[in-house]
Amino acid sequence: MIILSAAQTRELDQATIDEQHLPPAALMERAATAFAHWFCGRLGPEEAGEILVLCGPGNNGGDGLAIALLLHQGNYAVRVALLPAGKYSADWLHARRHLPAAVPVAEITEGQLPEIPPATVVLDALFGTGLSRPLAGLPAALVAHLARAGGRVIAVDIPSGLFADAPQPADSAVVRARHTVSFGLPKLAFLLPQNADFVGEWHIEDIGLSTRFIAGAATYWHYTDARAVARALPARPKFSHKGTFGHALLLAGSRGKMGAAVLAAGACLRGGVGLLTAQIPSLGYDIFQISQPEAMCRPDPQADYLSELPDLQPYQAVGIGPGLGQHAASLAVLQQLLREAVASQTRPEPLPLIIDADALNLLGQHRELLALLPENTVLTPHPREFERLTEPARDDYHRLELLRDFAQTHRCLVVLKGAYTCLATPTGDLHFNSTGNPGMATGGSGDVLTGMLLALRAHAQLPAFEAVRLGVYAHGLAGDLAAAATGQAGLVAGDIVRHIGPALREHEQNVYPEIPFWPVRTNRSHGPK
Ligand SMILES: NC(=O)C1=CN([C@@H]2O[C@H](COP(=O)(O)OP(=O)(O)OC[C@H]3O[C@@H](n4cnc5c(N)ncnc54)[C@H](OP(=O)(O)O)[C@@H]3O)[C@@H](O)[C@H]2O)[C@@H](O)CC1
Ligand SMILES: Nc1ncnc2c1ncn2[C@@H]1O[C@H](COP(=O)(O)OP(=O)(O)O)[C@@H](O)[C@H]1O
Ligand SMILES: [K+]
Repeated sequence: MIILSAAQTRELDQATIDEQHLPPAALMERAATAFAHWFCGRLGPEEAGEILVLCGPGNNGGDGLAIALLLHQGNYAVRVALLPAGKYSADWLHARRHLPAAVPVAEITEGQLPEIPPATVVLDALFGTGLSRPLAGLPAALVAHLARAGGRVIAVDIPSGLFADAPQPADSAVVRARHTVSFGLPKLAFLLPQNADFVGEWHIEDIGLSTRFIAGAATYWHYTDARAVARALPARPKFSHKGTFGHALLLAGSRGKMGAAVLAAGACLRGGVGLLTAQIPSLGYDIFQISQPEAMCRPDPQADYLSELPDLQPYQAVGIGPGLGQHAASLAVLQQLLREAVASQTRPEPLPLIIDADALNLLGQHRELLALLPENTVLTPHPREFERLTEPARDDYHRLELLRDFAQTHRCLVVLKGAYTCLATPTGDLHFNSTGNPGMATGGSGDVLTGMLLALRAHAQLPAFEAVRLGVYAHGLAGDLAAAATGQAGLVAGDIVRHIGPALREHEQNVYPEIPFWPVRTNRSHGPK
């Protein structure tokens, strides 16, 4: 899926109307029908009680009026409050004409804000993607009134006052919705933590927008859903052997943080790697060998931290960072790794690297090393680690700019972790992930991701971007499967590891395409007599 700007959304609207030869207001009616379908499926007339629809002067308000009509026809008790304006959109006027007199309509004024008893269901159809400036005056007073009233707010398309694709001033008025029901494609604003209190849970309803326009639209915002990674994992050929799926090297662990190495190793094994060797501080040798018998282990000469880089020749990918610590000797290991991973006569492509956790912090302290990053190196920072590599971000939108710029400048793949983990590519694309849940906000979840990415980068048949996009998606999916089994509160990182297999299985290619074994007879006369 892609994400469009507010301006592109308007173009998409128009392209759909032109391409499908739609009569006036047809798209608005589709949007209203989709919204009503979503709403009525969740809340019956009894449970809903009296519904207040707040309508602005544009097509968002038109949606609100058309929704009011549908809910009235469905026996819901609906009343409408209109925000007065100098001009109304054509679709608004159409919907207003069709609203029966039986639906009470009041005009909002400063002195007469609508009455909103607590727990009233309020549909916010004041402003949508046509918002041209922050709310002020009467609309802002109405939003404040709504917040005080404590209604159950559901936003139509987008909470009013929120820009679809850009930040609004810190103290500007924005509706706080429990649910946002949007049309066609997700909006960038939905994916950013700073907007969580406005957007609530969001839902996308299909309204048959032009697929041709969407396919050709120029945007660098993408949303990784199940379709984007369907069949992304190549089937394992019948005569494959452990060498076929790569030999990965994990550099991880320090005193007190051996668990990070154990989790990353477990995730790498479950991620389908052929062979895994872990170089760990020698104090962790027994712990590691006992907990990960499938992996090989090279104890470092140092007991408490890593101090030595093994010969890289046998390996197809290297992961460094989980539980590493920031000892000077480990910094030297990282430096040597970056120097040796570059393409050479014996290795035409740079060695795939995954850099995480303390290895990122070391890079942040020695930014001169960024110039050594081999092309397509994968960095997996959480927001604080990312800012140590760049600069503090003013807000979530600025952080995305920094992220995009960083990935392009250093020609690497940056996985900015969070609720909608964002993968930035050297081409300047940003791919937001759709899987995962707050149960994964628990120590060690990131180490699991590093292990999975290590396995997928060691896989010879997966190009760098596809491997990382699949890894991020499947990591979230494994977290979702784990949460379904244990609940979110009880979820620990090891549960994610245990669900990697089922998560990847959903995206494995079929070994044999699904075709019948024998020709299907279409002409009965050729069949047996
Ligand atoms: N593509 C789709 O998926 C579909 C989209 N549809 C729906 O259309 C919606 C977009 O409609 P829209 O373009 O008419 O804009 P909308 O947000 O209603 O408001 C514009 C009006 O508000 C005004 N205004 C703006 N800011 C203001 C402010 N701060 N304070 C005061 N006034 C302000 C602005 O005035 P102006 O900026 O000209 O001064 C103008 O009059 C979209 O969100 C969805 O619900 C569906 O019907 C069909 C499928
Ligand atoms: N609220 C959330 N929703 C979805 N995924 C989450 C959420 N919180 C954390 N995660 C995921 O869990 C992982 C946490 O990584 P990280 O912060 O590095 O943890 P740790 O350092 O403890 O291993 C990331 O992949 C992140 O995307
Ligand atoms: K709205």
